[in-house]
Amino acid sequence: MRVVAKFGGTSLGNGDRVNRAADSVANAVESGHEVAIVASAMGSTTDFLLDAISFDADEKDRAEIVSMGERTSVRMLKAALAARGVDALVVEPGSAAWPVITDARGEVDVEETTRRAKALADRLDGVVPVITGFLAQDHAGNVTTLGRGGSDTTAVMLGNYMDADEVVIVTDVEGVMTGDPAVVEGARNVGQITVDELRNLSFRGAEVIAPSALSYKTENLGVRVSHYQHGDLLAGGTSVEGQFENLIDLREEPLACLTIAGRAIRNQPGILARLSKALTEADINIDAVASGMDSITYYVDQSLAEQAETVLHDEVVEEATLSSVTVDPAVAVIRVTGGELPNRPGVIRQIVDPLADQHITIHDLLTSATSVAIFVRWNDREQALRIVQEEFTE
Ligand SMILES: Nc1ncnc2c1ncn2[C@@H]1O[C@H](COP(=O)(O)OP(=O)(O)O)[C@@H](O)[C@H]1O
Ligand SMILES: N[C@@H](CC(=O)OP(=O)(O)O)C(=O)O
Repeated sequence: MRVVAKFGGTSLGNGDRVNRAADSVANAVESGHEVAIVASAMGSTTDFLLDAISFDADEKDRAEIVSMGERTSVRMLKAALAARGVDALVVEPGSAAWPVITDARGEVDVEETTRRAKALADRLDGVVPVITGFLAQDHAGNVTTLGRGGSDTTAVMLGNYMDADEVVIVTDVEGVMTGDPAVVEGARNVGQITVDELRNLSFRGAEVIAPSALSYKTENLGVRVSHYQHGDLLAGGTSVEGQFENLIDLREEPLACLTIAGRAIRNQPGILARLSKALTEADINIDAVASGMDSITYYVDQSLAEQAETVLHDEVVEEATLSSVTVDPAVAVIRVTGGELPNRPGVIRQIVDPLADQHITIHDLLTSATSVAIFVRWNDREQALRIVQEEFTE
């Protein structure tokens, strides 16, 4: 089996942990597996280095300084492996075998990185490359980075480009847990989780895998999160299932938009819960909801519009804060899901500008952790879909 093992800062936090990491790699090599290591900076070294830059430093100098964290880790691991008789090779920016190249925009040059990663994969027989995570190199040879938490991206990306069977993210928790074990008591390992579920979690703060890493997950590439104390690289933890997909989806049936107006609704606890409960009890599914200071808007299937209006009207009559409900029928929704969309600067403009150029009115626009939902008039849906597809299909 071909495995990319990523050791996070937590799993390399001290000498004892470096020894454990080296033991687990040595065991896997001993069992006949091909292993490539991706290493983060030990413990909180990256934070320490960044905090110490208390002066004006340009991007180039900052990247050089911060790279020392990962450059130290790979040397530690390489030496610890050598002590166990494992032939290891430090791979860092500047090395002949260095794989991760960024382009002029600072994004991964997929073609060049794939080519180099495949060349590195060809050398795995008998030697363990110990690769600095998080770091990259531009075409001029300067050190660049993939952004905070970027070692996960290095690992899953290289796992993908090196045709690995599995990427193991070694960290200080048993896997992806039901909640952050550092905060909640009784958190337990979820065992399995889909890429979609995990990307919703990771975009909203669960640090266990950086969200940008997940876009490199394919169906055939196993990704597992495991505790450094486990010892066995090839078992345990949480497995991440499925593959990452960018989806552009037009809802097949029209929606109705129900708006409830009132006074300072946002400052009134329980109104949203009350209205949503009334719809739920009437078995009306809520497709989307948007709330503002003086209004709440529900999108429901158009076939249920009259029923929903009656239900909401009953609540309006009973609740003094609310004044009226109105229905706007024949709304279409197009959802763009995937990657770091809502976090990408300019993404809303990329949607709004071409629609405005074609005089398509945007009824509403809702963003969530990983998707953007665009509501337009039902009659505009085909044209709007074509425009959005053109924008987001490479
Ligand atoms: N749902 C969750 N499951 C597991 N860990 C979580 C979750 N949410 C947050 N975490 C936190 O993520 C941390 C691991 O991420 P991180 O500190 O980035 O590790 P590493 O240095 O190994 O990359 C854990 O120590 C844990 O506190
Ligand atoms: N050392 C880098 C990259 C990284 O991914 O770290 P970790 O795997 O410890 O989250 C950082 O702190 O951002």
